[in-house]
Amino acid sequence: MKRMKGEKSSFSENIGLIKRALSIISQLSPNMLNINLIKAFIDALTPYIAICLSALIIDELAGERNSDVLICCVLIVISGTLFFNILSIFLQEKINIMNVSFHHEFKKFLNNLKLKLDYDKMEDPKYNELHSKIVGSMFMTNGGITSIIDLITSMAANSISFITAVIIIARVLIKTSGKSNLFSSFGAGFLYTLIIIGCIALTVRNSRKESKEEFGLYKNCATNRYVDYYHFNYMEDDKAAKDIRIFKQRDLIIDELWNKARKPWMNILIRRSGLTQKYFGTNVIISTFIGGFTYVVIGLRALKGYISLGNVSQSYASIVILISSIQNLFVSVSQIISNNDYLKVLYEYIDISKISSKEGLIPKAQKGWEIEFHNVSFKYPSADEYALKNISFRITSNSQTAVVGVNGSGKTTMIKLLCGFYQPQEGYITLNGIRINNYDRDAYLELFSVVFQDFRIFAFPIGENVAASVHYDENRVWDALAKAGLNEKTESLPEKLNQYLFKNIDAEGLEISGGEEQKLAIARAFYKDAPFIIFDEPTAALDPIAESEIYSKFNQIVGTKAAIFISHRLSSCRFCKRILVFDQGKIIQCGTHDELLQNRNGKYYELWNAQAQYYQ
Ligand SMILES: Nc1ncnc2c1ncn2[C@@H]1O[C@H](COP(=O)(O)OP(=O)(O)OP(=O)(O)O)[C@@H](O)[C@H]1O
Repeated sequence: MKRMKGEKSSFSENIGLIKRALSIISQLSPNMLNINLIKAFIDALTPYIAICLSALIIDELAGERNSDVLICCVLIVISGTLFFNILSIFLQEKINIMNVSFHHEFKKFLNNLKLKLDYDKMEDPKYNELHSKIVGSMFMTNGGITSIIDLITSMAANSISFITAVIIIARVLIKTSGKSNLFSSFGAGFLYTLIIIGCIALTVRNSRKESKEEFGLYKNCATNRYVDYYHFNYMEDDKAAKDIRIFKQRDLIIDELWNKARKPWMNILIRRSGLTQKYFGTNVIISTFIGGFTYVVIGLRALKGYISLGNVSQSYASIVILISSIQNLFVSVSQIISNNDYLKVLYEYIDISKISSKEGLIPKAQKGWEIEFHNVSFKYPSADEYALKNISFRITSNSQTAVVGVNGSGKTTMIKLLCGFYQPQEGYITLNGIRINNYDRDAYLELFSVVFQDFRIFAFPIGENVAASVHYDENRVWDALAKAGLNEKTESLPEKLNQYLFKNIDAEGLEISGGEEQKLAIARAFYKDAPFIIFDEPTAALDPIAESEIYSKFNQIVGTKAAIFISHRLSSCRFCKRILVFDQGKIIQCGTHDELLQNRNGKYYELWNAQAQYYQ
């Protein structure tokens, strides 16, 4: 039966959650847990060199005072402690480097998951919030995958301390068996144990309360963090800088965002810090009380002669370590269980990505390619109105289709469905007669070269931008640049294909114009050389000469591919053998330019004349 949200997990479920986290950690940083455990082992045992030998030293001083034995003991204490402390520092340095690299790998892991997500899920605020919560847990709280190593290490260290303390105490008891010793009075020992158990229970209860309250804060922080991240990115975006200046948005952003994003976020940090102070403060008082109380108990028993002088410090240290290790062990177990709440958020995100990365058939050409829309209707998840209504059409290899229509008529939405980014609510789409859902998603996407309106050019070298790879075929890149009309400009640059763009990465990076960016995006589409080439407003930023150059050789460039052009410049569509006219999510007309113009009451005629009148 499915467990309801908020219900407690069983022991085996908790173990399963932890095991899954460990497998992710070992995948991202194979030696991280081992090195942490070795360090924990060393740190836990090092104090016992002094504890064990100090008893010998004091007893020797109080007894025979053999200088050889004393020197030998002191040397062992100093050299042993020094050696293990140096080893511990060395391992800590390694751990620090591993932590940085782990953070990097984990972010990469999250980014990969995000890239695997279905496109529609990427737009959904719920999944952005999940992502934000996971990243938030790395920086804001003590929870999540990054805490699990610390918690396991702490459990291991405390277990070692516990076992060692028990051995030492047992040794003292065996040595003093038959005589009076630390625990000879049953009543006092029992009372002491009860008080200590009470203190431990109080610490564990505090830790549970702190974890619970912190998780409550964390759950609320994600939304604030999301807003915060979004807006501060906007503030840092070079492209936004122009708008901010022209429209005097600075005050608006600072005032509004300070109140809506930054302030709640700061409040959460302050409340979290308050939580730490409250619970940490109480636990420090409890630990101090345990230490003082134990000292008094041991001191009184030493005064009565129940334990030797040498055993006072050894007994005290062992008992305090025993108590603190039991206390920390319980706290770690409680924290590791609380930490599972954070892990569940991470696993929810991973599982969504797993569902998203769909495997299936590999598309195969059958004398070419054919995609068909069968009565497709589609509504965006957040919308009330249908963006596409009962659309049917077919695109085949060796065909050029233009798509025209007023803003918001559904042209880009149709392309997004064609690429499989969204699923239609009604109807279906087929590739070579098979529904596109049955194909392997990545292999299906390989079929498309699309230049979207909101394409992105990276601050990387020109060659890498075109090939979308660090390794590329230079001849093919030059060929793609020539088709897009950007080869001469690239030739004139000293670094040519290695020329970095923009100044984000390389201070000598080249700033290019909007039209040149568009040419680069077009070159990228040509380089991919996919069987379907789709241009959504491909030449909006191009000058008339560049545009006419591209169109004049278009037939030759696209060859036998299936080409789709979305354009508001109807003159650019004339060369297409078929034009689809979209209006309010429907295809209302279909034909050649000449055919469509003959219908004087048609939308195409209206759109054509609206543009043509300015050229007459
Ligand atoms: N991600 C989205 N979520 C919700 N609604 C959307 C989304 N994208 C587009 N829409 C809506 O769907 C409708 C069709 O949009 P679409 O982008 O397909 O139009 P278009 O014909 O390409 O417009 P344009 O010519 O301006 O590019 C519009 O009403 C738009 O507001």
